[in-house]
Amino acid sequence: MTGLRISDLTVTYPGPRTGSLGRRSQVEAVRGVSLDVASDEAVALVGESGSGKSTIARAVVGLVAPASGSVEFDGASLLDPRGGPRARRGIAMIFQDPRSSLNPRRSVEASISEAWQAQPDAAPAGVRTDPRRRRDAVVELLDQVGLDPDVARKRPPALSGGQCQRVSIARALALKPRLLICDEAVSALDVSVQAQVLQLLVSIRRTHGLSMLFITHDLGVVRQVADRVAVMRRGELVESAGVQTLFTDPQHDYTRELLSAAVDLEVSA
Ligand SMILES: Nc1ncnc2c1ncn2[C@@H]1O[C@H](COP(=O)(O)OP(=O)(O)OP(=O)(O)O)[C@@H](O)[C@H]1O
Repeated sequence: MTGLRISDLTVTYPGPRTGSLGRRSQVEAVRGVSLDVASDEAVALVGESGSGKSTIARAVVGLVAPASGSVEFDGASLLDPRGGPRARRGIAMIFQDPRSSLNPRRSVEASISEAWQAQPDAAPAGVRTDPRRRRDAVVELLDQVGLDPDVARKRPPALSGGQCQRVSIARALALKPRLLICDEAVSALDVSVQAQVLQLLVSIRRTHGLSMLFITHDLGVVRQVADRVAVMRRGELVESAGVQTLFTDPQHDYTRELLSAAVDLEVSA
């Protein structure tokens, strides 16, 4: 299939030492999860804190090695030590805190263009050798995320949180991904800025024909961006359905709890 296919994924972390021998226990952060994100599809992964959402993303981008299961992208295994890194080139990820994912001492231009040093396949012609072409290509990406050309010269401390997240999105786009993973990509931003950045992601998805995996605890985000929702609880996937179906006819008790907690929050806000 084209797109992302996660099958029966289990990921464990070393836990605290236990017993008189001080053996390390294992924390099963993700247990037997299967999830597809078809090409062009936007899937939201929701669930309470600690339910394993970010661990799934980390396994997809190779930041943690699963204990078992398989992860394929466009039919190629991402877990294969030889082919995996190459197959993963079609995937980019944006994190929660844009400031900590950008180097504060490097200009925006340097941060974006280093993506092309790491992945020459994604580099537009000439950008690695011709400074003017590099600047033009960076400015073009900044334009796509709604930032002015003069941002290229600035460093992250001179930018707002929303601008930094736009830079992170531009840097992700520089890699010409087919799948963008957004791990709580707006939750660290002010509410008004959250809406603008979400809107940007929705429009980028449309213009670039990307598939997206949105990790979020915010069901409001889900409504805005996703076609389908997968609900995680304590490391397991408990329900997966189209957005409309999930909101109107949730099947699992835990999904109903999540939805009613979100309604309570809206009412008390
Ligand atoms: N590096 C690690 N070492 C040990 N345990 C970890 C590590 N990272 C995560 N965990 C544990 O794995 C489980 C799943 O964590 P994970 O971050 O994937 O959940 P999450 O749903 O993304 O939560 P949050 O929304 O708070 O980020 C949690 O019990 C967490 O404490």
